[in-house]
Amino acid sequence: MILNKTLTRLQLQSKLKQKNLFNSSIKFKHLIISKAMVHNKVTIIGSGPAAHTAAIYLGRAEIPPTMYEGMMANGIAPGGQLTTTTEIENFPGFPNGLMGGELMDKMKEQSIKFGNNVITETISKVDLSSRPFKLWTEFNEDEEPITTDSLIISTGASAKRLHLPGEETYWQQGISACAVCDGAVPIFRNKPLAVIGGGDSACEEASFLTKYGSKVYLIVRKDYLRASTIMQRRVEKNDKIEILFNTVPLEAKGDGKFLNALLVNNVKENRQYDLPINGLFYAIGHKPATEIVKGQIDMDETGYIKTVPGTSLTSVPGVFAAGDVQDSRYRQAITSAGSGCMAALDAEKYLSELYE
Ligand SMILES: Cc1cc2nc3c(=O)[nH]c(=O)nc-3n(C[C@H](O)[C@H](O)[C@H](O)COP(=O)(O)OP(=O)(O)OC[C@H]3O[C@@H](n4cnc5c(N)ncnc54)[C@H](O)[C@@H]3O)c2cc1C
Repeated sequence: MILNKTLTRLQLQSKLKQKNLFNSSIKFKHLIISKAMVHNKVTIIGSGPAAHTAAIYLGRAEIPPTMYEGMMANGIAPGGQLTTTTEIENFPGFPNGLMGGELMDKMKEQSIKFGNNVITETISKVDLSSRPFKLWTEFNEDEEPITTDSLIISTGASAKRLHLPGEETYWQQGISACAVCDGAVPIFRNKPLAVIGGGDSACEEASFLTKYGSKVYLIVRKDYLRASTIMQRRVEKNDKIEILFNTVPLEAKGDGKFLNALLVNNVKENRQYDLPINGLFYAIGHKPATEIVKGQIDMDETGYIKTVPGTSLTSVPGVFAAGDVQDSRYRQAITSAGSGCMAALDAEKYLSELYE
């Protein structure tokens, strides 16, 4: 809200006073007011486990960041992907599990406790070509930029979906995009399951799901698998996996509450039929949220930000990446949180050298 318009220094000060921001020394510490600009030492883009963990570490190191948590950025609410799911059973510290949204509320509460300045806006434009880095929020692209000495990008990724008829009804009621996250839940135990995709991830997820399901169908559009030879052999050897080549999904069906079948079409025989399944897992790839830094930072061929192995350092000194936006492999809340910690420590070191 502070940044909705280009403000004079006095207007900005008065707005900050109205919002009681001047009363909090911890928040004021990282706001340096120049003519009409807001400057941060550290800015975090994103609001998932990576972002809030980074903010907790930075706050405790007395460099409380400003976090742009997004306003339904990429269709995901503040709090990130975990807000789109139900129970989380694999985040340490919660032996009885908890809802994804609740976990993110707790992380946010904890980061705010240490001075995280959370702004519910989406960053739509970034300029990393000169220092300080420049950022603009959505709908304010023609206004004065926010400037920052360092930047943590933790904008996450989203699983690609097929948007089949019935998908909305049975999303998280039988349909998932994460076998590791959801495979073990009771509704899938000893039930027929299906994985859609023909690459390494699909083969890996199908193999993983055989621990829980009575049978796993691997639904492949083409008449071959794209996966590496070793992964192909693994699924071919597994008695619980049946590969359905030349098959495309058409509709998710169920009793209104849970998924119980998938209408598929064998495109070679032009034959449609209901495949009785209780779980459907998409393994057709993820899209990292990296549009805003495209062309300004090194990325791999699928758009994930490249980091120096074992660190959060990107190709631009002072810019750090954490969470799913730089991790096409593990994609878990705990690994995202871990890399958020790394980004905070890396940013802290960078800033201490900058201000030496
Ligand atoms: C349905 C589902 C179930 C899952 N279940 C589990 C589970 O049980 N256990 C587990 O460990 N993991 C689970 N995961 C994976 C886990 O959610 C992710 O690994 C984790 O959330 C990634 O965290 P992140 O910090 O990288 O960011 P994300 O959670 O991806 O959040 C990124 C946030 O940044 C915001 N953002 C993006 N662009 C911008 C921008 N330009 N400006 C401002 N904000 C922006 C987005 O709106 C989003 O809110 C699940 C994922 C899904 C989809």
